[in-house]
Amino acid sequence: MNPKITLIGPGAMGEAIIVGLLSKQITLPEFIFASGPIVERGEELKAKYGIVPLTDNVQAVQQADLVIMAVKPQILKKVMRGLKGHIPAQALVLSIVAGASIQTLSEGLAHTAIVRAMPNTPAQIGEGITVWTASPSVTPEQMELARQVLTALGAEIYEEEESHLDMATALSGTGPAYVFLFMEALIDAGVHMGFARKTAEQLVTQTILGSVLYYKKIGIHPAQLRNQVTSPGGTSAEALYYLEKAGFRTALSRAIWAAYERSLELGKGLNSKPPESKGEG
Ligand SMILES: NC(=O)C1=CN([C@@H]2O[C@H](COP(=O)(O)OP(=O)(O)OC[C@H]3O[C@@H](n4cnc5c(N)ncnc54)[C@H](O)[C@@H]3O)[C@@H](O)[C@H]2O)C=CC1
Ligand SMILES: O=C(O)[C@@H]1CCC=N1
Repeated sequence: MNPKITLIGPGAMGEAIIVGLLSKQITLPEFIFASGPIVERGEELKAKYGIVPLTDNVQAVQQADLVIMAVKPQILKKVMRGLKGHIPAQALVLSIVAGASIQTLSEGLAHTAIVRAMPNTPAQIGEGITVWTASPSVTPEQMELARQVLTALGAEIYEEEESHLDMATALSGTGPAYVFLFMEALIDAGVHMGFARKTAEQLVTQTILGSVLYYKKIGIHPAQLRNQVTSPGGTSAEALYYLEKAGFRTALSRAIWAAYERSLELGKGLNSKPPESKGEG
């Protein structure tokens, strides 16, 4: 079918989407229109993937079957003002903008067929996970197109409840940040003990990868797998005692709740709330 796909915001996630579309042959490079203000960025994407770079969002959506919104939440209103009423009636809009609700997108663009999705950065190698939902006017064919596009980024989960999108933003959308911070902290701990950084990186990477693959293969609850590692009076029990004492689980849970609240705030357009105004309760 080779749908015409327009990407508004050809940044990190936008590029991941281009890679997914092309690797799964969802359309041809000459049917992908990437629109953003930086000419050099467009030329870079053209050179790498053969797509069509543009700097005029309105021109970019003229022929589109699918318009993917991938700009930062902070400029979404401005971008929508420019596009309002210009998206062809039969096109599907798929937004990955954190916090932006279907209602905001629908009103801002004067368009009814909207998919709201939340992917994550492992999408760049086709190993992401996306949670998505759709407005009532999205047709079965458009649902199928959205599913195809999102499958090109990795796994996908359709949710009826739009409120689950803000939850997914906090857990899986933002999730790689927690994982990489955890990795960094473990590597630094290895270096602190005296390992060469490269060795510490190798030990930590394979420990995390192996643990995840082991869990996926064996399919029992992580608590049971943790118990397997925790010998009576051993090293794991000692380490876990200190993690629990430091509030490891509560810190994670509070952080993810804060990300969830931030997603809700972004959705309400509360973009410039200073960090010190946030409660720690
Ligand atoms: N980075 C992440 O982990 C994830 C990001 N998202 C969402 O994806 C969206 C994009 O995020 P990133 O790719 O990380 O940001 P980014 O900053 O890499 O990309 C944004 C792009 O928009 C372009 N842009 C700026 N003004 C524009 C305009 N007026 N018209 C068209 N394009 C314009 C920028 O030049 C840039 O290329 C955000 O809304 C974010 O919430 C969703 C899931 C994960
Ligand atoms: O930090 C952010 O706002 C984006 C949305 C999900 C992950 N990163």
